[in-house]
Amino acid sequence: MSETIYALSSGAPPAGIGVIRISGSDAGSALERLTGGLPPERSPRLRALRNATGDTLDQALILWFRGPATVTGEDLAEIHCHGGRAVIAAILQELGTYAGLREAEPGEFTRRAFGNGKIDLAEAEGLADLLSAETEMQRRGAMLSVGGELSRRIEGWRERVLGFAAAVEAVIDFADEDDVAGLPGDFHARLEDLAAEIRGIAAQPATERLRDGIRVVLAGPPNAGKSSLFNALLADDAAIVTAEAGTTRDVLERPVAIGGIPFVLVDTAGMRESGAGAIEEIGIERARREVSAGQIVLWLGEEADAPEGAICVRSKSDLRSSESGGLQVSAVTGAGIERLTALLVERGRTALPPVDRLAFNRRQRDWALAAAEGLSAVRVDDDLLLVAEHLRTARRALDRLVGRESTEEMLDTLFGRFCIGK
Ligand SMILES: Nc1nc2c(ncn2[C@@H]2O[C@H](COP(=O)(O)OP(=O)(O)OP(=O)(O)O)[C@@H](O)[C@H]2O)c(=O)[nH]1
Ligand SMILES: [K+]
Ligand SMILES: [Mg+2]
Repeated sequence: MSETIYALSSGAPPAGIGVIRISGSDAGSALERLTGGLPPERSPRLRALRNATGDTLDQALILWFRGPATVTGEDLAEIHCHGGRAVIAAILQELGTYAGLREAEPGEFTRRAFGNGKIDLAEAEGLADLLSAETEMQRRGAMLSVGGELSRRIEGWRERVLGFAAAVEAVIDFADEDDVAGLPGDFHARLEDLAAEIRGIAAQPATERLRDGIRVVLAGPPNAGKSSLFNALLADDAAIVTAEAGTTRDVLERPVAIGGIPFVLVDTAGMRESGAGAIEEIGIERARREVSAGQIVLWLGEEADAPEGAICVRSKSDLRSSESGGLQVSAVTGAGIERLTALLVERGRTALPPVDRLAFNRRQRDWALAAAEGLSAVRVDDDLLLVAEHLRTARRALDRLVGRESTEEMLDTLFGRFCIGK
């Protein structure tokens, strides 16, 4: 029997209300002790919360859900109290004195929901993305996993693979009887259909792109106006700008939504071959790394020096007399900034998984491709035992995809992304 856990599940106090959750076999007795009695199930009640010495801590709305039909799969209590710091601290402190109760770790409620089969891994991963979603697009993308659409699709694939395996087993079992038909004529075509469907989704950009934002790296020689453009795109004075070459040394990054697309703008040290001090040299090395890691590079230098695939931007257009081609922008007058952001949005959209269509994260994609590979490994003239083995490989990969088989380490990483109280 696992311990009963509790935590503040709403945001940081002070706030209008605070929601404290308690999950586990002692949740009911804890609620009873704190409020003087259990309310009817699933029915809110206003009650006084009291500590051991009978002092009233708060008046709160309480809710009681008996497991296993709860989000965590365990007995679950919710206390909707006033959201003041001292109120919440007093209630949490009181709960801490109850035997068998302890404060929850980050993501522990969700981890229990997963452990009790309330959600699968794809849904938990989607939930993590949903909680960190800052743009509408991120929210919609995460909802496809949270709502179980991805899981249902994968479950459908798994059933098809089990169907294929059953057909193979039937032929193997009756192989020595005379009149048993072999595998259906379209057996291999159906395997390939499924493999193609899986590969189609795996071919989309990974959902991490949507979650983390598209990295737009501003690079070029010193004093090119990178930090000024960075600030202009952010509409904030985040980066230091001076007339001195070599002002920016370290990498500076800021998330920003432009046209609903999540970007991370990255300002870097100006690149020069000589004259840079030791600190600047390190900055230049970091700038190089950012340029190769970025999805979009804005190059504010000579076109001939531009990294491959970079967008060449002619900065300080207000100082240039002639129309010297390229994308002209001025951080000072704002000229050309709109054109640049439109271009970023256009490029950004193609680098993201399409909205409202299923997509995998990198972990899911690896297992999906492993499943597709298992299916494609089947040859028409293969021994049936070998076919069965390939199908088992495919099925196991799909199991991993939804977390039917998962390692503790992987779960620690995933649930560590959640906050305490989730
Ligand atoms: N007139 C004008 N001046 C600009 C513009 N953009 C930047 N500057 C000036 O150019 C100088 C260098 O700008 P920064 O933004 O610091 O350039 P940087 O590329 O970040 O420089 P480093 O970090 O040193 O590599 C500053 O004096 C800015 O005020 C612009 O669009 N128009
Ligand atoms: K500068
Ligand atoms: Mg700079």
